[in-house]
Amino acid sequence: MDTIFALATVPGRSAIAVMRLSGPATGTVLAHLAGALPPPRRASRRTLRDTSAEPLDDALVLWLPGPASYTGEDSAELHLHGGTAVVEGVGAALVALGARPAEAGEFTRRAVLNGRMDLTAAEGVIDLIEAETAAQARQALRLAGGGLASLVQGWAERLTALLARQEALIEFEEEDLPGSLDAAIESGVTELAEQIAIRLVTDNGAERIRDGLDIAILGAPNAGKSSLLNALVGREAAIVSARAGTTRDIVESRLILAGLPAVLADTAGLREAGDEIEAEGVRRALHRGEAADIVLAVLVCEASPDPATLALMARRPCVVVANKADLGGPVPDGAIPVSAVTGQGLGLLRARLQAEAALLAPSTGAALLSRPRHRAALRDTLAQLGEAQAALLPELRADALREALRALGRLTGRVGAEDILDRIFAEFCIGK
Ligand SMILES: Nc1nc2c(c(=O)[nH]1)N(C=O)[C@@H](CNc1ccc(C(=O)N[C@@H](CCC(=O)O)C(=O)O)cc1)CN2
Ligand SMILES: Nc1nc2c(ncn2[C@@H]2O[C@H](COP(=O)(O)OP(=O)(O)OP(=O)(O)O)[C@@H](O)[C@H]2O)c(=O)[nH]1
Ligand SMILES: [Mg+2]
Repeated sequence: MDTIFALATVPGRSAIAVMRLSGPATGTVLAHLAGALPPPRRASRRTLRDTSAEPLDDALVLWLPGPASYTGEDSAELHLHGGTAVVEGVGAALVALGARPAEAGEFTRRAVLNGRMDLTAAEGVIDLIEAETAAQARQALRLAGGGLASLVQGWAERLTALLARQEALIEFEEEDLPGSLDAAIESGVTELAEQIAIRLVTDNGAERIRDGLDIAILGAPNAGKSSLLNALVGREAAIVSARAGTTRDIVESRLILAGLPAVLADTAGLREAGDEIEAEGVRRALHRGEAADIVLAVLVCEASPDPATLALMARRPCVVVANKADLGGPVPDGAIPVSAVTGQGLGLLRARLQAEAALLAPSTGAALLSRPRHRAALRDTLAQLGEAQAALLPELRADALREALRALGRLTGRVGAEDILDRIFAEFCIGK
């Protein structure tokens, strides 16, 4: 196993730069660099020197011997003075001492390999680093802390026990095993399937919290869609003009709604287009609308909605505004009167969008299934539990239970065949 190092902080001009090391040679590398090994798990100030004893930095050094470290291997941290020259000098010395630069994610990959965390916790670590809102960070921290890992671990243990009973039933059919065994497996499988299914339903907003919401602004040309985008995000993101058909490309801008990140997409006005460029813009607008989590339909106070917007409003979750309220005129039923020019009604619109977002991504405080992979693995597990329930032969039922366990194992990257055998003999004390 190589000994790896990487800058753990952003490169460039900074107060401090943290260099991280991990792998079997960490102790010897650190002893060379710092003169001797400092006491473990304690911040020590040391002069770092290169292989010709030339001083590189006056640093704070942490020696973190495994297996308690983040990676589970001998590790160290060097808190250096920031800046490229010091960092590059220390990097060169580390290479000279036999370490190599780490690949992206390699520390966490090692943590998974060494059983310090499971795959879902590693995903949580990545999500935590990428989180842009408080809700995202909370969800990621729960995942990184093993929230899903321990849930799945519990399910896997129950499943392993059920499989162990099933295996024993097959192997010792001739012997006297309690007649209730089969019924116990049946009810156990049903209960487990119910709990997994419930989790799939209740965690229904986690992916949206992680990925953010897609909101598409749609409406007739000149309705003021681009003006509204600019007003909502507080900058001139899209071109506004009095001419109908100004916007052709989709203009995206980020917005945070009640802790949820959202992308607001301004689109071309919907109409029978004058030229092929505009026609392509309209096609893209409709496509974006069909895929959006929320459609922000922009009508104009005195005008009635165009048919394309009406059709989309019927299909997608929708917030309808009647723009140019400053000009007066009747407001269509159910629409919020707003003015992109005076700012009238924008607070109300924001509140409506937040309410809609909260509906789509309820932050229940316990959502963990934040990736399609999580859902897919649990759906596979459920399908196999269904097979087990339907199986007429004990062998087929055991096969299905084993497949269900594999699906959970794929989720965490953990469960192996060894576990199952251990459980069989531990639970039944058969003796040979
Ligand atoms: N400086 C620093 N800050 C950091 C990290 C880090 O690695 N270094 N982390 C990394 O992502 C996060 C915290 N996660 C951590 C995970 C494990 C250990 C750890 O195992 N430390 C000691 C054991 C401490 C103990 O006595 O319990 C060790 O390595 O021996 C430390 C931090 C965020 N902040
Ligand atoms: N009085 C008034 N004028 C507005 C309002 N919102 C937009 N306008 C004007 O309406 C015209 C069209 O605005 P845009 O934002 O470009 O309209 P759009 O819907 O993006 O138009 P296309 O991109 O062509 O589809 C511009 O002259 C704006 O200044 C409003 O609330 N009140
Ligand atoms: Mg526009």
